[in-house]
Amino acid sequence: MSASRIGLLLVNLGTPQGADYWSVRRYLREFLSDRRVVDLPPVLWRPILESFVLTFRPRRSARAYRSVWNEERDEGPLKTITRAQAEKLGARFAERNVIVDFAMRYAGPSIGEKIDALRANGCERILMFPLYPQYAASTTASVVDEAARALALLREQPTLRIVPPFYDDPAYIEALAASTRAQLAALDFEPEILVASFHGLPQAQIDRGDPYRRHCEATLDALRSALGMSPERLRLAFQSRFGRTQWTGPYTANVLQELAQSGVKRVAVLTPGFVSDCLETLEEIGVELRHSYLAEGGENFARLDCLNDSEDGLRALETIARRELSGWL
Ligand SMILES: C=CC1=C(C)c2cc3[nH]c(cc4nc(cc5[nH]c(cc1n2)c(C)c5CCC(=O)O)C(CCC(=O)O)=C4C)c(C)c3C=C
Ligand SMILES: [Fe+2]
Ligand SMILES: [Fe+2]
Repeated sequence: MSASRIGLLLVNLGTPQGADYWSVRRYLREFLSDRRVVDLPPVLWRPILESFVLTFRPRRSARAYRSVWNEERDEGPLKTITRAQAEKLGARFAERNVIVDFAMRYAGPSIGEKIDALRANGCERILMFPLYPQYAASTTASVVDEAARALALLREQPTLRIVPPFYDDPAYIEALAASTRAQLAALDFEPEILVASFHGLPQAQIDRGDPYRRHCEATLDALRSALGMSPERLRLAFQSRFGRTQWTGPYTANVLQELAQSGVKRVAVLTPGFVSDCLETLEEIGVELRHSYLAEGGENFARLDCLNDSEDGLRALETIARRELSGWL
């Protein structure tokens, strides 16, 4: 249609620049100062964040990051995987006028700098692709807010489109089902129960109308149908609770504990709320929860990978992106 270029910008959460105390602290300060994430009045939250959270949390998180850090590239796995997804997605566009890149909401590379770079490369249109299948104000809306802040600085703005949540998109569900089937077939044991563990959200945000939980349930319903599994066999759970308030449940740690205590010996955990493996999947599930489940009497524990830069995953991302590019290519 137009001779100008099109930018396709994958956006993920972001990860600290280093796995040391100060890098993690800087990252957590930026992340947890986002009012989309912690929506308490700043007069209440600031003092707690500065005095309590940023004193103790970075030490614990830095230790967790070190256990999964990509030493070769000196970066978090989320960044390595998101970059690989952008590179492989770029290779799938034979159209020479499409440029694929990635940005991170926190700790960089920032959405603003990537929008500037795409414009400098001649992109008058940008399709932004938040890599969150389920919408949450704390993730999806925060990405959109940040893009709007970047555009607010420009006289000549690019035209912006945003990929909608894809929690029940057949392309996403088919990829998840294929990837789950293949990974289960490769295990040396057969899990009695599978747990689908999504990142949690404070219950108060859901009560105020965030559709996140509904989206997670829809993903899981569709995945159960695709795999022919019952709600008993493929369970819903939420991980990564943060702080002392009530988060939406059941908590993954409790579900696994109850399974172990009721004599279930073999489980697999999948994470269909993440498109790219990260601290929460690799460390919290792959290290912490594996350890507790085995300590509580479980015998076999498998963590299934996210779609990452797999063929199944890239096909889904391409299908979803191409649909949103219609009329632009
Ligand atoms: C997948 C969707 C995510 C939602 C929804 C989400 C909400 C949310 N998260 C926190 C607090 C933390 N999350 C942290 C890490 C983290 N969170 C997501 C995704 C979602 N978060 C990802 C992909 C990651 C991993 C980042 C990485 O570097 O690999 C962390 C930092 C790590 C730690 O200290 O545990 C915090 C803190 C809140 C409060 C929230 C909703 C209100
Ligand atoms: Fe999070
Ligand atoms: Fe966590």
